[in-house]
Order: sequence, then C-alpha cells, then structure tokens
Amino acid sequence: MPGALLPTSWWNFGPYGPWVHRDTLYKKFGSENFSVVPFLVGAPALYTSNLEVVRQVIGTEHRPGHPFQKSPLVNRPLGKWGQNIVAALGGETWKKHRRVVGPAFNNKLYEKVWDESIATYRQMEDAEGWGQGTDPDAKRVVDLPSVQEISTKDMYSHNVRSQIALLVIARCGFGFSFDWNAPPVGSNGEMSVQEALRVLADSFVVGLIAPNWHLAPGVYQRSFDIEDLTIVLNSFSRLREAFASFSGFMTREIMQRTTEVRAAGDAEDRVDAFTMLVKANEQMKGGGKLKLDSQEVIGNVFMMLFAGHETTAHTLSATLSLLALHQDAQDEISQQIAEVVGYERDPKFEDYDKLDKVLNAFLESLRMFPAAHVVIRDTIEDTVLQLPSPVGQEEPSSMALPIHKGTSIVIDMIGLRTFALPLITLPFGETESQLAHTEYNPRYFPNPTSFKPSRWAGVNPNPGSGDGAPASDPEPEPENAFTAFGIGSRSCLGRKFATTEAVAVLTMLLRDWRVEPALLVGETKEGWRERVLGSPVLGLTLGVRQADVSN
Ligand code: HEM
Repeated sequence: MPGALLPTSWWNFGPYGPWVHRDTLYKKFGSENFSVVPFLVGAPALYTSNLEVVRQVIGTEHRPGHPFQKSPLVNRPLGKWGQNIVAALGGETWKKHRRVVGPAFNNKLYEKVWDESIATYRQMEDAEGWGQGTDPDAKRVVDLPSVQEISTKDMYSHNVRSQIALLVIARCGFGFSFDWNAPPVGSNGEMSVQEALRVLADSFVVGLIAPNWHLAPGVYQRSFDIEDLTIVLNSFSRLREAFASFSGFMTREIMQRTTEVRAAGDAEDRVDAFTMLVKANEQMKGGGKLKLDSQEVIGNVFMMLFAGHETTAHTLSATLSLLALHQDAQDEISQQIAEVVGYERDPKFEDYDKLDKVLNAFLESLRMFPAAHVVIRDTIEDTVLQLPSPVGQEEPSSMALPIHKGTSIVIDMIGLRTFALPLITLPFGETESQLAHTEYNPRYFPNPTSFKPSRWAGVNPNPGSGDGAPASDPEPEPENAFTAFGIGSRSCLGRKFATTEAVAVLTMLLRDWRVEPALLVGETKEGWRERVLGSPVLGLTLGVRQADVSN
C-alpha cells in the first residue's frame, strides 16, 4: 500500500507499473512473464501477459485442488459490507454465492437494462436541455467539458450530477427509481437514499480502507467536533452518514422484498437483480446452509455497485474518446444505427444483435483500456506453471516454472491485450510497419496499438450459456478470445449487463450526435489524444482522463 503512494519506477513497480512501462516491459525481459521481488514486505509476484499461463491460473478455478485462488489481501476488504460473490476467495463459499447470484443475470434483467438505459439517456437529454435531433429548438453543438459527467463521476467535485451508469445500476441492480436531477437531501432534511448511493459509489476506495470502527454509528459525535474537522474527515463523515442511511434502507428493503417474494412466488414480476437474488435465495433448496443471510444479500447487492458501475462508466468514456478521434469508425457506426433503427423510433432490445458495430467499438475500447487492469491470485500450494516460449523461439516449446506457495500471480490485462499503446512514447504519424518494430504482443493480435473495432467481428464476448453466465466448466478460450471480462468460471457475471447498457446508450447518442474532441486553444488532435488518453486514471479500475468532447 505505501508503494502505491510513491511514483512508479523500476524500484517501485506499484499499481501503475504495467501501464507506465507498457512499451518496454516485456521486451526488457524477453518474455511475457517476469517476477517482481519485494525488498521490504509483501509476497513475490509473477506478472504474466500470456493467455496460456492465464488459463492455467484462472481457467479452471472451480475445480477442487486448484493451486490458485483469490488473494485475501485484495479481496477481504471487498467483503466489508457483507460477504459476497466477488470477495469470496473460492471453494464452497464462492459456489454458495454464485448459485444465488447467478440466476439474477438473465435475459429479463438485460431487457430491463436496455429499457432503463434508454430512459436514463432521455432524462439526461431533457435535464441538460440537449433536445432531440428533430426538435427545432434542439442544440446543434453541446460542449461536454468532461464526457465522464454523463457516464461516470468526477471524484473530486462536490457538486457532481447523477450519471448514466450509476442510475442504470441503481434501477436495474437495485430496483430503485432514481432520477437524473433528484436533490441530494430529502424533505426531512436527511441525506436521500440516492445521494447516499452516490456518496458510497464515489468513496468506494475510502470506504474500503477506512477501519470498521469508522462506520460505527455515533463515532464522530463521541470523538470529534465535526464542524472543525478537515475536508478529509468531512468526507469520512459523509461516508459514514451515507453508509448508515443506505444500510438501514437496505435492511428494510430486504424484509419488504422477501415478504413480497414469499407472497407472490413465481408471480413476482420485479426483474431487478436485487429482487431476483432475494427470490433465488428464497427458492434455494437444501436448507439454511445454502441460503444467504441478510448481510450476505446486502454484500452482494452492494458489490454490484462496485463491480458494475465504475467499470462500465470508464469504458463508455474511453469509447466516446476513441470514437471522437476515429471519425471513420464513428461514420460506420452511425450508418449501421440508421439502417437498423432509423430515426422514427427508439432502439429495442431485439436490435442488440444487429448493432454489432456499436458493440465492437465498446469491446475494442475495453481492450485498449481494460477497466479491470489487473486480476490477482495467490498460490495456495506449491505448483508448476508451463510457460510457452517467447514468440519466434519454437524450441523448447514450453518451460516448467516452479511456483512456491505464497507467490502472487498478477495477470496484466494491459499487457495481455494491448502490450504497448504508443500514445506516450512514440511520435505520432508513425506507420504500422514502424509500429511492428516496437514492442507489443504479436501472439494474439495484428497491430494491437491500433483502434480497430472490426477485429471483434464475429467474436462472442459472452461465451458459455449465452445469457451472460459462464458455463461451470467452460471450454478453453480461443487465442483471439475477448479477455477483458476475465476468463474461466470466475469471469465477469455482469458482462452482458455492461454490453447491453453500452450498446443502448451509444446507439442513442451516436444516432443524433457526432462526437468530436473539444480542443484547447492551439491544441492539435494529437495533443488532445496525448492529454486525454496518454496517462489514464488508475484507481480500483482504469479509465481515461477528463475527456472533453463536443457533440
Ligand atoms: C466494462 C465493464 C466490466 C468489466 C471490464 C468487468 C470485469 C470483470 C473481471 C475482469 C472480472 C473477474 C475478476 C477476477 O477474476 O478476479 C469480473 C468479475 C465480476 N463482475 Fe464484472 N466487469 C464489468 C461489469 C460488470 C457489471 C455491470 C456487473 C454487475 C452488474 C459485474 C459483476 C461482476 C461479478 C459479480 C463478478 C464476480 C464473478 C465471480 O467471481 O463469480 N461486472 N468483472
């Protein structure tokens, strides 16, 4: 943790290492795998960007005796709000959560995600005064000082607006009817539930590192005078208020929905993930040991906020930024939207499969800016990994590498799929053949540094059952598989949730608007690209910097 606060260098690799050194990292070691050995504290780590090694580490995690599992150091804090599917280290605990949470991710939910994404977009359009394309009073140009405002949040602003991704997760994940412009304080003068959810989403990292006593009711009243505290303590205080408000609300909601589900049984028609989770839990056969208790239900619902909000929002911002730079790709997408949907009606969920160019742009942006930039596992017993030879060296075809218990395995998602984005280190205007001599991973993709949505044509980002839930013993992924949602049994449960929301929002936006970079005075497009895409924000997830665009 202290290392994360210091600048990245060869002596302090830290969380930014894979991004900062992405052009040279694997070239330096002549391999897609290398070790980082700590001088002071911490476990030695093997970093990998090789799909074959990744398959050995996370491809078959659900099988008994698998030598790798989620790391307690990384995952225990995620269970702070209640044990849940993401925080569970593995084994029976994870299976118990997966059995209850998995069924909530089905086509009914995705249909709701689609409809709510469109409704939220329309609300934003009204609230922001954009007007619709055919409206004579519609604005012709809208400057968005930060495209994140419509998709995610500005962590440092105290006056942030509700955003698409947060509202969609609140409506579809939790079943709340939140509004784009809802006031932060309720009629009783207390923080509204919507505001509480936003504060919790904004302060997720602070919430994770804050000690548990911090969240105990009354602690600030006992220890300090809130008025005199610094802004940091104020934000802690707001977080505590938000946590208290939200937990109380959730506990009441669980009781109410359990009552409703018991009364209505299969006839219960609410299809948000929260209600479906409560329903699956109620219908769970096999008695109490297979059921989740109410704290675990809260933990899982809360985890959706973390897993499903910032990741999708960051990728939406990256997609709009990359499309602003690639007008040709944007033209192709607009043309497909015009052909499939036209201008007379709103897009429907049934259009999703036909809007593959929209989806491919989102996937390509996620490849270049993988929101979940590292996936970490612990070695729980001594084992051996087979490392394939570096590209171009055919003999020997693989090497056995002993891995000792306690070693961390860090899957570098940036290296796995992009290896090197030449955005910082290479001058612009370089040709593809020049790029071919720079470092990137040629094993999987030709020209990995180029934004090419078409590389995903025909690739299914939702392998497995087809409804977003991966099969329990999935087939090994092909070399050109889409891996930014993880692979294997613990891969992303919300992948179809994310792609459905993204396709709906992008279709609405790109049908009516052309997105262009909003350049600063004297700035070139290359300068904008460097400023916005060259040094992304890395927190729990990875995203592009403040992207200012014009629609
Ligand atoms: C662009 C958006 C997203 C990305 C890039 C993403 C990425 C990932 C990745 C890489 C994992 C595997 C982590 C690991 O193996 O340690 C994961 C797991 C998970 N994600 Fe996502 N995710 C996204 C959106 C969502 C959404 C929208 C939801 C829910 C609403 C969600 C729910 C989950 C859950 C529940 C898991 C844990 C699955 C398990 O352990 O069985 N994700 N995600």
